[in-house]
Amino acid sequence: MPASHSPDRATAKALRLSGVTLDHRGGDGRPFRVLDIPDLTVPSGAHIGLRGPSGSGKTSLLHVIAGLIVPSTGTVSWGETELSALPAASRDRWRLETLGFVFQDFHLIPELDILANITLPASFSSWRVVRSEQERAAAIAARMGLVDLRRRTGVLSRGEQQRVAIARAVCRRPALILADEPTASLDAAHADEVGALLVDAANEAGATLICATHDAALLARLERRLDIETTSPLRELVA
Ligand SMILES: Nc1ncnc2c1ncn2[C@@H]1O[C@H](COP(=O)(O)OP(=O)(O)OP(=O)(O)O)[C@@H](O)[C@H]1O
Repeated sequence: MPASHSPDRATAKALRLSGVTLDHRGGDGRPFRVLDIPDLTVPSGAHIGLRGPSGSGKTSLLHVIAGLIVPSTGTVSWGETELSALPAASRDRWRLETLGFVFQDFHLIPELDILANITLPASFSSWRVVRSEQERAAAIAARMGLVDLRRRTGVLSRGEQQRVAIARAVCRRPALILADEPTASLDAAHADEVGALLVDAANEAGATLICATHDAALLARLERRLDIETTSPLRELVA
């Protein structure tokens, strides 16, 4: 079995998208362009707020960066590594070692408890989750206001599930954190706390953080904002 992954070793690198387009097919089978990003560089360790109306392509962009969707054209690079050219298994490994992703619909396993969901990525790279990973998961859960770690996530409220999803994404101190509407299911007080925690977690790890969000308080915590425009059919990311 592989040695236990040491997330402390991951370091943020520059993220570069070049000539990236993404086309989807509409109901009539005809392609339409969702993303058109001639050139975008996100410096290592930057904190970016990604804004745009519903349907403008925010989720699509995060999934392209994560390598969960292969773009129609163009390249996505992390440092010297061209992610979009890697075979699927290598991209999976890169994700495991480098990325924390807060999915819009959380992607939790409802039958597993809070602790098991938070330590799930650790369980993929080691035959058992070591005590230090469990302690870190418990500490981050406590900071998220999640107290009973033995509760199955299937019975949690949406807000609680969202906090578990965020705890899972930041627990291993990934070098890149992508968060899709990470505060959307939270009340204002929790949103503020969790937004601060997300930014703190990125700072502590020196991680690059990209949040798709409409949350003004969270946007205010992020140093730079990117807008996805929808005024023309060809959508461009404007720095
Ligand atoms: N697999 C797919 N097949 C066809 N169209 C898709 C697919 N995935 C996304 N789309 C379309 O691409 C466009 C962008 O979707 P996306 O989810 O990226 O937007 P978004 O800005 O994240 O929206 P929201 O803020 O509502 O979550 C939408 O018109 C959506 O319907």
